Amino acid sequence: MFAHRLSPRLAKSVSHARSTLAVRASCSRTYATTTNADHVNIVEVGPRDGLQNEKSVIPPEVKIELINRLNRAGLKTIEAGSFVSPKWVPQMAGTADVISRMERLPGNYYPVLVPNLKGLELLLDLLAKHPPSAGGPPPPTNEIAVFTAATEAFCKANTNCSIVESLERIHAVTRKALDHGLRVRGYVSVVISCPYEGKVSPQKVKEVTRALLDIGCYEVSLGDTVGTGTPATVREMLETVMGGAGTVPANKLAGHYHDTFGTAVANIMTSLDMGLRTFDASVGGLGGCPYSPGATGNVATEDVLYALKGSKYTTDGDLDALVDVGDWISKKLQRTNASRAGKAILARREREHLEKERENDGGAAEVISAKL
Ligand SMILES: CC(C)(COP(=O)([O-])OP(=O)([O-])OC[C@H]1O[C@@H](n2cnc3c(N)ncnc32)[C@H](O)[C@@H]1OP(=O)([O-])[O-])[C@@H](O)C(=O)NCCC(=O)NCCSC(=O)C[C@@](C)(O)CC(=O)[O-]
Repeated sequence: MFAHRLSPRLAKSVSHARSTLAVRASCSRTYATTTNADHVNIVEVGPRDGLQNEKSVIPPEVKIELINRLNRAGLKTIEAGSFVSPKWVPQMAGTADVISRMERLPGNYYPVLVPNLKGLELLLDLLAKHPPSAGGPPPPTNEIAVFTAATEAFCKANTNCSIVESLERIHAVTRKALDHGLRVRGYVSVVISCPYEGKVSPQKVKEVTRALLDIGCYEVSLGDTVGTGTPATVREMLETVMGGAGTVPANKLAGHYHDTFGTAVANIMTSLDMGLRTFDASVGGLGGCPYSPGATGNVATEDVLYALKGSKYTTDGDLDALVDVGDWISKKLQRTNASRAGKAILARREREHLEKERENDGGAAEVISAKL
């Protein structure tokens, strides 16, 4: 357990949280998770993780259109933005506007990142302006995501505090969010390697994950922020997190794998073998991390869906529709589409289109020569 290493005050409050929040914390996905053991839940993080690192200011209309298109492509959970300090991540400054105006489908989840009580208070003020009404649209969000890291250096770079301090903040935020009926998801960054500290101890990942669950997160997403993970290192990390004393069950974990070295899909396959059924992904492979120089975006949503085609697994989302969304947002941001499956499917469509045109031209030429 992580709790015994925490300050006595936090250890006490974590243990209190565990008993008082147990019932609420056990609330599982009611929509995205089905009872089908072979259903894979996709948490689309493109509008947040994907866009937060873009240098040029992205107009709210583009962010809203992206989320609306992802909704229409059949995704059930779409991370819509962050209530973080605009001084730290300027790109996410307009999240309140975005989530107020985006299309919100009943039963879907639209998590937003919240680092501290200030962020939560801003979010609660917004929610107070959109009281639920019978027959009206769902509120701007129904879930927050809290985040910490498995190394001190990354935690400091990302949130300007130590891991224990971040857990204290998260504890306060989670208690208040649950009191307001919001679900709380947790993230642990740098679960394989850290840009500042190198190889990360799987035991440390387990301790932080356990602490987030004890505080009241319904699920913890394990971030290979740098994207150096391989099936072997991901397996080693998951075996530690899911084994021994204080074991964390697979249904409380999600994989959040960046694709810097092209191993993210392989890492997902390994995690599926080990029982995980929820993965974060980013349409068009959008993204990077402001505090992990050189890391590329998350695994592309299209690549995950393509890899699972024809397998025993079912997923949310329509592959062809997501290929269109990936193409659209890549063009809008004037960036290369980082989805291999997306690019291949677009190229195949182009070939088929050209062949059809040639057939039509050939047919027309035959008609003309027959008339002559
Ligand atoms: C945690 C802090 C705020 C500490 O930052 P700090 O500078 O220590 O905070 P502070 O309390 O001293 O406040 C500084 C200023 O920010 C304001 N402020 C303070 N909080 C907020 C807030 N919530 N919303 C709006 N404004 C805020 C605050 O009011 C003040 O404004 P001033 O008085 O100077 O005008 C900062 O470090 C921060 O915002 N960090 C977030 C960084 C971030 O968003 N990183 C990316 C997301 S995590 C990620 O991508 C990894 C993940 C999840 O995808 C998984 C993976 O791949 O690893």
